[in-house]
Amino acid sequence: MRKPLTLLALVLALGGCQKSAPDVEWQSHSGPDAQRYSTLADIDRGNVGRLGLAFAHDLETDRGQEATPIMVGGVLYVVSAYDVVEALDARDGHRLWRYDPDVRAATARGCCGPVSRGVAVADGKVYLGAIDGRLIALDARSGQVLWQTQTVDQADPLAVNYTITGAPRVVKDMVLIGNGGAEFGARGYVSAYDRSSGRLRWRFYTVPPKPGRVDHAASDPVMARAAQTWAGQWWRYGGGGTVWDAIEYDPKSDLIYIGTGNGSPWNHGMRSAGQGDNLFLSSIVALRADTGRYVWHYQEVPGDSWDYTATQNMVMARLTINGTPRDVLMQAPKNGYFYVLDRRTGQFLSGKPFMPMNWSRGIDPHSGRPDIDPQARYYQTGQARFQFPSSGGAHNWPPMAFSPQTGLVYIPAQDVGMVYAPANAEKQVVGAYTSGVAMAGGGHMDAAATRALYSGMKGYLIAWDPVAQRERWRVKQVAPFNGGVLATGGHLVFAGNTAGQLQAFDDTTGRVLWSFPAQTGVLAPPITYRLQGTQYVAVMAGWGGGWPLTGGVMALQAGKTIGPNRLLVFALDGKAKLPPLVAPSGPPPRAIIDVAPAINAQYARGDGLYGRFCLRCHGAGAVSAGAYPDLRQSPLVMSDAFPQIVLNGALAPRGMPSFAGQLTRADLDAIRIYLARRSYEDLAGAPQK
Ligand SMILES: O=C(O)c1cc(C(=O)O)c2c(n1)C(=O)C(=O)c1cc(C(=O)O)[nH]c1-2
Ligand SMILES: [Ca+2]
Repeated sequence: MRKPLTLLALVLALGGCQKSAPDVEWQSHSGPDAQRYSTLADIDRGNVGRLGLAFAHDLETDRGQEATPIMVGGVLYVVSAYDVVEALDARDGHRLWRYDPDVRAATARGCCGPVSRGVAVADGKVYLGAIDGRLIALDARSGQVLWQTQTVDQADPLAVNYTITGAPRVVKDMVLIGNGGAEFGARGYVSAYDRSSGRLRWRFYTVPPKPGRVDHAASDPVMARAAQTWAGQWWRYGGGGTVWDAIEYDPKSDLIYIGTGNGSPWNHGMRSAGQGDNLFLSSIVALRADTGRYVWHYQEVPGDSWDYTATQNMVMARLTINGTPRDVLMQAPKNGYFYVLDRRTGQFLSGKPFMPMNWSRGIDPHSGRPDIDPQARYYQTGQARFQFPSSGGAHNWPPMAFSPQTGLVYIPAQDVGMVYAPANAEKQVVGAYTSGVAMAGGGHMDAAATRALYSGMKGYLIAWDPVAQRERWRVKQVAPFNGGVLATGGHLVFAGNTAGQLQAFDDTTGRVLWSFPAQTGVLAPPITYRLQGTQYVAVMAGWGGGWPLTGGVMALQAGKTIGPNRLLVFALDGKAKLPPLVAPSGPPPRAIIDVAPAINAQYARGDGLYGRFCLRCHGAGAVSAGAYPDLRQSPLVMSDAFPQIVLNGALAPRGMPSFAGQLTRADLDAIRIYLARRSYEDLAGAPQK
């Protein structure tokens, strides 16, 4: 018996030499059970210190990266700002093809920059949601367009307000996509398209139609029930409930879960006469996969008025709660509660604050309904209120991850408040930010107050025990708004931060085991894969999106956050180097105006207009985070070119839209006065360093 055994051992050993460990792909946006967890453990706590850059791929834009790369068949599929898709060899970053949907002129739309959270890949096709509302199927080998379809009804008077920033999801033989736009005026929905033909299969609206109207391809009987929770003339504003990020599928129950967004406008008084829960805003809704029919819902924020979206990523797991194993769905949305639901029935199991809050005083354990502090209802009190969390959320889109090994959820959380001041009479202007809330720092707050507010903001990576509903550890970050998370079988948690690092943490203690200077803030979630025996970790690096764009002051506080946008890929003993970061040189920021312009009614008007039309790219208080020009120093503001740019679209090909029809010449003059004053106070008035 000895001889054959030895032979067998030899054969096995030889085989081991030739064959490396099997390839492991990253096939879908959030991975199995949407956990953003990989069993790969070649990189672990013991050797992560040897992790080095394997290769980097320069992206064409510096407008912010939010995408989860997909790795299938040895090819990385990435999408960068302006929805440019690239297919790269996953071993060395060598480019196979590039597809540009040419959306630069359309990117005025949207609250948060021309970002994309990813593509989906299946059956030799790459699916892309473009910011202008198109869903596009590409040939995965060549990048050629196979089909495309406009997901936004162009006859809708609000059509221009809709965007797509989220990643499409492949479910069965369909591809699903939602959209964004509830800061402008939009009615949320999710649509399922036939993967081979691009034909619409079903559509589920999250908000009932104007009474009397019948929706094309969508007549779910539940809409009649939803309509009873609305009042006023919500359809004029769209109502909100946009499905701009989380969509997950559970093969076990054959249900699709969508997370729905805030009310549009935020102000419940304007939107729904201050009455009703407004189903299905700020909710998790379960739909039957094949039909899109309503199955259950759980509303996190009845009558939302604070941009408290429930679109943040959802994670599925089997947890033992009070001795009973349960299939749960977990979410840590903007509103600051960590939720655990039974994912078959939607039953509320538990909800506890993971960050400080003062909008709600708890959740009724039986109904799952939050007790909302009456002081939070600014549209009723007429008072400005400093509230936690802010509209940026205690957790925003950078995804959390769950490790089945530790049973912990890792959340990029933030402790940030904001002032909600009612603007009850705000008019709906198509293409303009319409929230019914005065935008703090737009101005409505002077630069010093804005700075004070930002300096109190804190960001963390927290490890949360979803069964005990309590925090296990936290790591303090330099500033809020940090990167999405990946957990691995190597007992590691990977996440980027605003201060420009990608880091690896011990999943049990939170100890930082490895850190890489990415030369830019990292918000996108990392992925990992194994190819030809090597485990890689990949991340899209590039600061952008809603928070950084508006929070220019905070960007400066966090340090060097804006830098070259790249795909960064790491492996053990990787030896590649990034070129040294060239510090921006040249003269210090200069004021466009060095004499004090008067503060008068024009200033206040310009302040308000700036808040609705300019702030979302050029920054709160006109302090730019760097990706877009700082208007306090742009000589163009005072030149004759200004109306050409703002009203005639002279810079549209570079991403600066035309505001013709929304702003008048007189409006431009008011905006100039606002900018001149900001320029004088912040730059000319400040002592030069
Ligand atoms: O209500 C909406 O339709 C909507 C859409 C989006 C989006 O599509 O990016 C964001 C938000 N809301 C939002 O509230 C928010 O905080 C946000 C941050 C970001 C981002 O990319 O950084 N997008 C969005
Ligand atoms: Ca929103």
